[in-house]
Order: sequence, then C-alpha cells, then structure tokens
Amino acid sequence: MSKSLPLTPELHAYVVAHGSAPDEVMGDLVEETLAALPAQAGMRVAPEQAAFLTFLTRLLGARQAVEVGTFTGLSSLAIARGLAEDGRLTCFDISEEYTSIARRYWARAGVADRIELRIGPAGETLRELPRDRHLDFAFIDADKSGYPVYWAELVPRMRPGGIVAVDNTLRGGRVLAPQSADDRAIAAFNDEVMADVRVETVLLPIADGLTLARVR
Ligand SMILES: C[S@@+](CC[C@H](N)C(=O)[O-])C[C@H]1O[C@@H](n2cnc3c(N)ncnc32)[C@H](O)[C@@H]1O
Repeated sequence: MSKSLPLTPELHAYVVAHGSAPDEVMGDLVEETLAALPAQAGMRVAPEQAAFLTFLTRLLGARQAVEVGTFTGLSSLAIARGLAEDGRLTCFDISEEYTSIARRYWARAGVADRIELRIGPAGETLRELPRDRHLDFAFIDADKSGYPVYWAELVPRMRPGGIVAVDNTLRGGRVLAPQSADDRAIAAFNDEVMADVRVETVLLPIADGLTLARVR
C-alpha cells in the first residue's frame, strides 16, 4: 500500500505554512509576476520548492550553481540565498523581458553580485561553461524538450556528489499517459535518467515532481 498522501488544498496550505515562509521580497516578486504576466505566472516554482531549493543549496555548501530557466527569478533567488559566502549562480534563459523582473528582485534581495545571467538558447550557451567538474548544484526548469540537452551538458560538469534537480518531472501526472509533445519528452527524459549509470536518483512528489540526481 502507498504511504503517500494525496494533498488536498488544505493539506497543501499546511505544508507550505510549516516550511520556511517566503519573505516580503519573494512575496512582492510573486505578486508582480501575477500582475505583469498573468498567462505565464504559473511557470514559477511553488513556494515549498523555493524553500527546498534554499535548503538544498545550503545543505550542499554550494559554491558553483547553474539554473536553466529563470523566468522572473523566484527559483534563482531561492538558490542564491542558499549559496556559500563566495558562491556564484549562473542563470540561463532566452527572455530579456522575463529576466528583467528577476534582475530587479536580485538587486532588492542583495544577491545580484552573486548571479550572472546569460541570455540565449541554453542548448548553446551551456556549452560555454568550463568543461571540468566544477558545479555543486544545477536546476533545470526550462523548455521541456530541451531537458536531454541540458542534462547532457550539465552532468559531466558536476563535481562528484553534486546534485542536478529537475522540475516538472510528473507533468501533472501525465507521465503515465502523455497527451502532448512536452509530456512525451518528460516521460522519455525520466527513463533516460533512470538508465544513466552516472547518477543515483530520487523523484520527489513535491509540486509537479522534482527529480534529484546525485552525480557519482
Ligand atoms: C518554467 S519557466 C522557469 C521558472 C523559474 N524557474 C521560476 O521559478 O520562476 C521556463 C523558462 O525557460 C525559459 N526558456 C524557454 N526556452 C528556453 C531555452 N531554449 N533556453 C533557455 N531558456 C529557455 C523561458 O523563457 C522561461 O523563463
């Protein structure tokens, strides 16, 4: 029998309320995203994921981190806050419009000096990263069809013990019966990760599914 609880809205609210709460800067970032980009605002990570990203980055003592898919900055802000004192986060996105909002909130949160943003298709811009195994943490949350390419570029750059976190790996449950190209892309990607002997993997049922892969 499964020990996993289906989360009712009330239980989800309880989960969020009993983890580290988003502060005023994050609250304002979420509000501005909803007001300025109502059709896209749902792309941001869930509040419990933001808390988890800070927790995980801090737990790893991460000094070198990468994010693929920054949008208006919620997850990058969470990661940047968990970095070690001299840590650096390199963000990859294709949109100047979305990330102009992120830049303002990084400045307001006092983390702008530890974040570098690279604009362009990540399949190309990731190749410009140093090739050695220097990354402690990577977060993939961009276009779903690009995940295999981002994985292929990032895994060889992870230090032994580094973590790659991948968002939306349950696709609203549709990995069981894919209904779109993106659903199929994620279902195939999940199988690819499971077959990859370079990593040990857990798929956490947090928000829309968050895969954590620890690189050997
Ligand atoms: C799901 S959103 C990221 C949400 C973000 N992690 C957050 O918590 O707010 C996906 C982002 O990927 C970006 N994106 C889409 N295709 C891309 C590509 N080929 N290369 C880089 N970024 C891309 C989009 O511009 C968008 O900002």
